[in-house]
Amino acid sequence: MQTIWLASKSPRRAELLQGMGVPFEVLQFTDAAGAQYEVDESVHPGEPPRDYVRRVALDKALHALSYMRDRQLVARPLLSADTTVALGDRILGKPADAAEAREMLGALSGQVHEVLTAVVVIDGHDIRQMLSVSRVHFMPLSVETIDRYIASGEPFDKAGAYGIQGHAGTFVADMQGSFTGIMGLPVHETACLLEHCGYRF
Ligand SMILES: Cc1cn([C@H]2C[C@H](O)[C@@H](COP(=O)(O)OP(=O)(O)OP(=O)(O)O)O2)c(=O)[nH]c1=O
Repeated sequence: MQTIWLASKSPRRAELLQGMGVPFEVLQFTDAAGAQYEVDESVHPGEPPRDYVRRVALDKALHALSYMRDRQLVARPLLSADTTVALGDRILGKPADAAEAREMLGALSGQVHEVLTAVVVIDGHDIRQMLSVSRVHFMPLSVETIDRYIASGEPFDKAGAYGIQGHAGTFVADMQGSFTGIMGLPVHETACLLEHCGYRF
């Protein structure tokens, strides 16, 4: 199998791709190169969550592609993704600090939300995208539970201030959709996209 570029610094995405048996190399286009390759992750006024997550995933892929070409790196299929939590029309990204994490977890407490992960694969001139949508129902969370969870440090690099694969799995009363999508890389959709590049699963 041909090695692909994984345009993501997320350790969960690398882990999930490894589990699929896809050989990959991480393309660190954001840290290394400065403003030229920076992705606009701000939410545009009135932008619906599904449009937002698709735009950001595509932007990551296009910036990574420019980086790959500018640095004359070996041309390979390239994969990027973006995950966001949507509570109604409200988009919850990564919390900047404990106060924001507390506010987000308080808003998710006892409610149903959606976790959206868009995946993009670019192979030569071919650009394909899929969107994974999951519904997650949180049990009501007490202030003490939220504070203990924040003190664990787990919320900080994660959309919606939680990781279903960690302690926050205990908050999930019910869920429909893709567990791996919630973690950041829906493996079924990813396999469908990579099959167009000749991979077989
Ligand atoms: C909801 C949820 C999110 N997450 C993570 C997945 C993503 O890594 C992160 C959302 O941030 P993203 O902006 O999608 O990704 P990232 O910044 O970590 O990595 P990159 O842009 O380089 O690809 O939240 C979990 O790990 N578990 C969960 O249950």
